[in-house]
Formats: sequence, C-alpha cells, structure tokens
Amino acid sequence: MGAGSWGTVFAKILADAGTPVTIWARRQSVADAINAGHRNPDYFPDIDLPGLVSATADPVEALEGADLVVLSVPSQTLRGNLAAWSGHLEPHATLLSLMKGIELGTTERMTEVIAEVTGAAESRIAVLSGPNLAREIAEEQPTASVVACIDHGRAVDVQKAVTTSYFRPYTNTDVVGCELGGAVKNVIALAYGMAAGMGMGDNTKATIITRGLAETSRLGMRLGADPTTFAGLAGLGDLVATCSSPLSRNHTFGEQLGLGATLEEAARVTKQTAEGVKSCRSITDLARKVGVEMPICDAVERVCHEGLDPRAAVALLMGRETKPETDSLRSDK
Ligand SMILES: NC(=O)c1ccc[n+]([C@@H]2O[C@H](COP(=O)([O-])OP(=O)(O)OC[C@H]3O[C@@H](n4cnc5c(N)ncnc54)[C@H](O)[C@@H]3O)[C@@H](O)[C@H]2O)c1
Ligand SMILES: O=P(O)(O)OC[C@H](O)CO
Repeated sequence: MGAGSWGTVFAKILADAGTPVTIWARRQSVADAINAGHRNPDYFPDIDLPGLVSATADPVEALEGADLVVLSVPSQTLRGNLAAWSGHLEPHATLLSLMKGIELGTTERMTEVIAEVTGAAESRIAVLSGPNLAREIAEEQPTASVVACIDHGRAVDVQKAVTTSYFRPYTNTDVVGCELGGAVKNVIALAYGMAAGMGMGDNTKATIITRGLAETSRLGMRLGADPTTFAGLAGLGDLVATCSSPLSRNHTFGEQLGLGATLEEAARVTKQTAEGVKSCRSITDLARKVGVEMPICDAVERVCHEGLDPRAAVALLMGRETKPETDSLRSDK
C-alpha cells in the first residue's frame, strides 16, 4: 500500500522472491504506468519491475485476498490511510510496516497505530527495518534487513516471502527496538547532514553517529527494547547507512539546513518524505514523557521547528555538562 520510493522497490523484492504483488498507488496514472510499462515513472523510470507486479488505484482491489499487506505511506498519514482500508483487510492477513516514524500528537510507533486502527492482534503485526536505501536495492545491490514480530513464526513467514539474492532479511522479536531504531536514525541523519552542510569532518560525524546511537538505545531500553537490537541492522546498520548516504532524504534535508536553507527550501530539494523532520517532534515528546535525555534529537527539533541556527545547536551540544561515557548509555540517564 503505497507506490512511492520504498513501496515500489519492496514490490520488486517480493516479486523477485516469487510472490505475486498488487501495488496500491494513490494516483491512477501511476497504476496505469506500472501496468502498461512495468516501471514506476515517477520514482524509478529506469528500473524494470518483474512480471509478478501489477498495480491498482483501488485499495479494495489491492487488499482483496492479500495474505501479506505491506504498508508504505508517510508515517503521519498512516492513521488516515488505514481508517479507509481497515474494513477491507483479510482477517488472517499479516500487516507489515515499512515505515520509519513516530506519530505526532500520540507519540505512537507505527505498529501501535496499526493495532489501534485495525484492531489486529499484535501477533499479526510486523515491521521491516534496516539499512535499506531504496535506490540501491532497486539496482539489486546486496543488503540485509530485519523482520520483527512478537510471533516468531510469522516473522519467519515474512522472511521467506522477501528473501532474494540481493535482499537478506533476519528475524527478531523486538518490535519496539526495531521501530525505534528506524525512526530515531532519521533524526540523527538530519544532524549528520547538518554537520556535513556546515563543512564538518569525520570526527564530528562519528561523534554524531555514536552519541546518536547512545540516545536511541537509552530511549529504547526505557521503553522495553532489547539493547542488542541497537547493535544490529535496524540500529547501527541503518544509522550508518542513512547518516552517510547522499541518497538519504534525511541526510540531504539536514545538509541543506546546514548550508543555510530554510525548512521550505530544504523540502523543495528533498521532494520525497524526510520522516525525521516531523518525527523529531514526536520523538522528543516521547522522550520527555518517559524521562529520557535525547540532546541531539532536541537540537534537531529546535533547528527544524524553533528556528535555532545549526551552529548554535552545535555550541549547545558541545557545552553540555561532561560525564562518564558509561553513565550516558544507561536507560535511567
Ligand atoms: N525510500 C527509502 O529508501 C525507504 C527505505 C526504508 C524505509 N522507508 C520508509 O518507508 C516509508 C515510506 O517512504 P517512501 O520512501 O516510500 O516515501 P515516498 O514519499 O516516496 O512515498 C510515499 C507514498 O505514500 C503515498 N501516500 C498515500 N497517502 C498519502 C498522503 N496522505 N500523503 C502523502 N503521501 C501519501 C504517496 O502517494 C507515495 O506513493 C517512510 O516511513 C520511510 O521512512 C523508506
Ligand atoms: O531516505 P531516507 O533518509 O528516508 O532513508 C531511507 C531508509 O530508511 C534507509 O534505510
């Protein structure tokens, strides 16, 4: 459900793994183009989609008989999208979230939104997350990912449905950790992009990645995640890929801010969904709610939404009270 960048490439993965896929596209013209030419002209005009992929602009048609429903819309629109779709889901279907964001207002993770809107049991809801830049996967460059579900058997079923020569999914039962890793890394990638835009070097960038992972782990542990998840593909793996890649929309958005662009100017350059710009608000709200310090996310939120200059944000972060490193990795700090 969603014929954007990741939805389109994920359909290719499923089909290459032998699963017939119907993509739901918001615009009829995109569905028509996929059916007629087996390409998505808006996102990947140069990538052939396998014959097992078809498309429709009718969500009811897309959902009919679907054993696996893959959700790939912007995080902040999911609730509205799902409200219209939930009456048409097969009662046994697995609901797989590809989204990497936290809902504004409720501070809910995407699987929480899915459970709330559809009423599906948690055992039917899974998330896939990892270092998965859609463009590289479209070109069949090898990568790995994580399928997380509290029901291990269901995670294995999804794993089998998306294993190809270029896409290697692992399973995990830590849904909370995998989702938080995916959502917070977008905010840290904004910070990394800002540093790059300001001309800062590799020490600064490594510091952002490392301290970004520390604050992600702190939040995760407070919310019951398994700390080892953050050393894995949905944690460190995705953080490194997103921070360092010019293909990342969050990196690019941050870089524009670091170069002095306004939020609107940066959005014009990035075009597609840069989830961290909105999720920095919900993540800092969530962190405050549960009493966890997330200074990099706070700084990004203030740059994006309170007009703080990125250079002033650096000064604030560097001026924080010094402390033992081990303390700052504890979930009660
Ligand atoms: N692109 C990637 O490389 C990638 C990789 C992994 C995860 N993700 C995550 O997947 C999710 C989807 O990202 P994407 O890259 O496919 O985004 P995108 O902006 O490329 O596509 C979003 C899709 O959602 C559709 N949509 C449905 N309802 C909408 C609405 N009300 N408003 C706006 N769009 C609406 C759009 O038409 C579009 O097809 C995000 O949470 C993102 O973080 C993306
Ligand atoms: O382009 P981004 O910044 O949304 O990142 C894409 C993926 O999440 C990378 O794993």
